[in-house]
Amino acid sequence: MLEVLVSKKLVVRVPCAVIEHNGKILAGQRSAALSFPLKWEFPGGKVEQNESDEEALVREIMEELNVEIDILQRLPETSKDQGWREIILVPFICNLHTTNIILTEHEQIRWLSPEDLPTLDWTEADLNVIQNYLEFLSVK
Ligand SMILES: Nc1nc2c([nH]c(=O)n2[C@H]2C[C@H](O)[C@@H](COP(=O)(O)OP(=O)(O)OP(=O)(O)O)O2)c(=O)[nH]1
Repeated sequence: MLEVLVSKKLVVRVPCAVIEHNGKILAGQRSAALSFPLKWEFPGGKVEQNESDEEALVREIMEELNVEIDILQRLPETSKDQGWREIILVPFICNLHTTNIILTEHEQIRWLSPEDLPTLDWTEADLNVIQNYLEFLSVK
C-alpha cells in the first residue's frame, strides 16, 4: 500500500473501474465488515509501491472479481477528505476482457444502466465519479 504523507495528511490513491458491458455498468456493494460498510462503489483499491494506477487497477479487479479488464479511458480524479487522510479516486472506464466474475470481497454486484447509477447508496467520493461519467457519455 502506498500512502504518502503530505502536510501531515495521508494521501491514498485509489484507482477504480467503471466497467461497461452490454450497455450496463458494474456497481459493487462493499462488505459489511469493511470501511464504508454496504456502500456501493466502483471496484478497485489502493495503489501499492512502484505500481502505476493502471497496474493497480488490473491487479485489484483480478483480486476482487477474478476477471481481466481492458482500460479504455481515464476520467477526472475526485478526492474525499476524511480528516486524517485524503482518498483520491482515479476512475477508469473499462471493458471486460474475460467475463467469468467470481466475487471475493463484495457483498453483491449489480449491472445498471448509466441513468440508474444515482439510485444506489454510493460512497460520497463516487457521486462525483458518476457525475463525471454521465457528462462524459453526454458529449461522447
Ligand atoms: N475501490 C473503491 N474504493 C473506494 C471508492 N470510493 C471510496 O470512497 N473508496 C474508498 C474505500 C477505501 O477506504 C478505499 C479503497 O481501499 P480498499 O479497496 O483497499 O478498501 P479497504 O476497505 O481495505 O480500505 P480502508 O478504508 O480500510 O483503508 O477507498 C470506490 O468507488 N472504489
